[in-house]
Amino acid sequence: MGVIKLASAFQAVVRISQEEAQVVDQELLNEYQFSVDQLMELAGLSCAVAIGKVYPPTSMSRSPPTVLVICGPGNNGGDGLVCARHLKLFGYQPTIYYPKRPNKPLFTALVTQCQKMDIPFLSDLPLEPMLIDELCELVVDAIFGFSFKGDVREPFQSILKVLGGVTVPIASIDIPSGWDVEKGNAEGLQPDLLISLTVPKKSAAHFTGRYHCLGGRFVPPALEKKYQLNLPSYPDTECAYHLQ
Ligand SMILES: NC(=O)C1=CN([C@@H]2O[C@H](COP(=O)(O)OP(=O)(O)OC[C@H]3O[C@@H](n4cnc5c(N)ncnc54)[C@H](O)[C@@H]3O)[C@@H](O)[C@H]2O)[C@@H](O)CC1
Ligand SMILES: [K+]
Repeated sequence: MGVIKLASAFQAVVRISQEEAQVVDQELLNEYQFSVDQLMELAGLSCAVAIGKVYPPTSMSRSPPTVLVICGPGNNGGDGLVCARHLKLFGYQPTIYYPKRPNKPLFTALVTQCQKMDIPFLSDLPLEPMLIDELCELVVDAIFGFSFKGDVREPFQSILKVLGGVTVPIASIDIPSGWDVEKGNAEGLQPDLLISLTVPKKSAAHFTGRYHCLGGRFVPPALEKKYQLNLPSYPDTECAYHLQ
């Protein structure tokens, strides 16, 4: 596999393409021998930490603060499940909506862990944005990540339509769901917080929300150097870096 030359390598923040994100991911798994579970745990933890920094429980109106985590059918959804579990440990009250669950041990285990921590799973999503505003103070969008392609298929098209009308802030994990990984989507979801994982993707250039964090502090220095990722220096032991 050749080294990818990143066009933006000399900018302060490197943003990578969909293909580059998949290459880095595969290299972490194959060459560096990380397991998906390991990376997902660190990614999901960093999302919960970023949320804790941006929306600390003391700044929310309810105690405990209510968070709706919507999980998609791939690993982005898995990050959402891990994030929900850590949010619960951080003093939030998460509820999960997980309409399309892969039948794989990794995901069934993550669901069991959440259930055993008394995190409820919704069987249906309210169809009125107003009802979601009443249900929670924050929505975590863990529907699609860097493998999303093409037009959104059901049931996620309807879900994203409802989310388009909510007024509570949305925190998107890795990519705002429904956005083209590189070009974004001007008519799509406009999250308040974007938590880019590993390295921001090209679409992050179109993010107009208030907060942009970087999570997934697991990139070995040799891998960072090989792809000239130019990652920011996370302070101390932090696992979420405030980019903006
Ligand atoms: N190495 C990394 O960078 C890591 C990535 N992780 C997460 O993994 C994500 C990527 O995960 P995956 O590759 O599983 O992919 P995604 O979670 O982005 O989505 C893939 C799923 O979405 C479905 N899908 C794709 N396009 C669709 C469309 N138009 N309509 C409806 N469904 C569609 C696919 O059928 C598949 O089930 C990242 O964004 C990140 O959140 C972390 O879990 C761990 C570390
Ligand atoms: K997402």
